[in-house]
Amino acid sequence: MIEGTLCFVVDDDEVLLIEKRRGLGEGWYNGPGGKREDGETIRECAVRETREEVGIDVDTPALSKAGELTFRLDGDPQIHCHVFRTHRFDGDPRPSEEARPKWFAIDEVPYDRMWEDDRHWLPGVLDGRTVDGTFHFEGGEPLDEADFVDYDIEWDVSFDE
Ligand SMILES: COc1nc(N)nc2c1ncn2[C@H]1C[C@H](O)[C@@H](COP(=O)(O)OP(=O)(O)OP(=O)(O)O)O1
Repeated sequence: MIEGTLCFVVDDDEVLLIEKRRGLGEGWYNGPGGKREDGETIRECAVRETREEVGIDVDTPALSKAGELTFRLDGDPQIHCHVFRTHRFDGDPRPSEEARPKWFAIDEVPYDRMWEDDRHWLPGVLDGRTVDGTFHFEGGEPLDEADFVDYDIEWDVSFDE
């Protein structure tokens, strides 16, 4: 299965999101992140994707593992996503070909412009909790045109990395 990351950078009461400019989830907000490349750890993937997409450096040891999410399409696992949260970063976010960054107040996250699964797990993650979830989509590829149908979530889990 493909492995990927999402990295939520929190500064006081705001979170940095990206508006995806191409590919999976184009036009929707998400955290910076993407697919793991051969030879890199999942943390290295989170750091690289955040730097590539919004031009800031997150501190690897300060990344807090906040979740593992499995997205399934028509019963088949598509992507296993490792979610990180951090308060420590260097630089000012800037747009890239892939992403347009924007800070949102944590109580104004635009869930109506995000993947439908996000409203079920992101509020808890932004509240400091950990989550292990599986999210079921149906309707064939591409994933971002399929229907979100169901989910299972376990909260306050611990992860062996
Ligand atoms: C299905 O529901 C999803 N919800 C959320 N919140 N995020 C998702 C969902 N499905 C995929 N994602 C995220 C998590 C992954 O890390 C990224 C993958 O994005 P992408 O395919 O664009 O990965 P990149 O490596 O950045 O893409 P390129 O190959 O274009 O560089 O999507």
